[in-house]
Amino acid sequence: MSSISLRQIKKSFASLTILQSVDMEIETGEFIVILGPSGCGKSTLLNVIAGLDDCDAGKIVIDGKDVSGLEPSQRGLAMVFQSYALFPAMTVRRNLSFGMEIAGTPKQTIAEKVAWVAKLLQIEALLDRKPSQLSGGQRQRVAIGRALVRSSSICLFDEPLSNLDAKLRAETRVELKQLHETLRSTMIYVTHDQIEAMTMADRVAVMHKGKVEQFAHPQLVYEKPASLFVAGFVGSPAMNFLEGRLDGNGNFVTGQIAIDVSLYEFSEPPQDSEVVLGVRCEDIAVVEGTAPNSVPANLAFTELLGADALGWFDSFGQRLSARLSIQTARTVGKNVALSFNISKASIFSKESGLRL
Ligand SMILES: Nc1ncnc2c1ncn2[C@@H]1O[C@H](COP(=O)(O)OP(=O)(O)OP(=O)(O)O)[C@@H](O)[C@H]1O
Repeated sequence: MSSISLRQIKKSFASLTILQSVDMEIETGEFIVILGPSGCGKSTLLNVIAGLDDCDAGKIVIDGKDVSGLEPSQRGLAMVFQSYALFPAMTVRRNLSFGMEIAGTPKQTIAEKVAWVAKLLQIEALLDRKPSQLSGGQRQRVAIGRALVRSSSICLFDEPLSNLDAKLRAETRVELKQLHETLRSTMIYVTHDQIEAMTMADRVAVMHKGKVEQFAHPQLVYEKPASLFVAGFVGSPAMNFLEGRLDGNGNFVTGQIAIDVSLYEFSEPPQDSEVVLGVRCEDIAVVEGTAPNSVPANLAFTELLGADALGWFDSFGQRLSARLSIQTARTVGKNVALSFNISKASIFSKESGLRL
């Protein structure tokens, strides 16, 4: 068992509020990714969970036990940092075994655990090297190994892949996910990389200015973002936004154009009429001439992406991206109309920024 419950966690540094009031219920064995832009408080939240920072208010409960007042070493967590934090003068073997030696673990057990983790992470051939004789990716595995030999049922990761090049990052991402599937320990992983979040997480907590704006399965975060911030942060390219108003007759009106949004499932009847319509680039189609539920648009440029392409259009002073087949990208005219798949769209209140 290794569930974690964060209850109204607040944290300030001097007069600066970093965590506003974070609540999260994490189940045993989940892979949770905390995602957000630089400075939103991700690392602070992780440090508070680990006990490296105290919170000003709130509780951290692990398996039903309040650990808020406990030292990091008493919380039974393992942590992997971005900097790896390996001991430079020690061999890989010693880096792995050191914590167990300090804890007085019997020699035989230490040897077995080092052998187990070295095999698991495929670093057996590196055991007698020093960290300076390893590549970034190898160091990172040793850092993960050092966390794993502690046999903690909870493992915290703070941007562990950010020092790796793109290819190694993609490979290690897959390995980490497989490792999680093997070990089924509870993992909390901090990153500002949305691809890591989308590919690894059972659930993603999207943070903005010290608050969790959405905590859900990555696909739900992508398809039904809870706020304009989440919609703009998750997905590449960012979701398209059109400002307009609801006319009360099932239409979204922008410029002189009315778009029928009666198919849209509002969570409750909307009170706000000033809204933002959000549409992903794959839910916009280029149509010939004028079509119902479409806006006139001018092609600004196209980007070829290999398998497909992105068309960038201007419509009522707003820049919109649409995913195009290579064939369409080659033949698309300058003046077109763009039609929106409203059943996949999002509508946000302009005032609160929240999904309606
Ligand atoms: N010990 C500290 N004293 C004062 N301010 C701090 C301290 N630690 C963090 N901060 C501030 O708290 C804010 C949140 O920092 P934090 O490291 O949690 O952000 P983050 O989301 O992890 O960002 P990044 O992705 O850049 O690491 C930042 O504005 C940072 O400058």
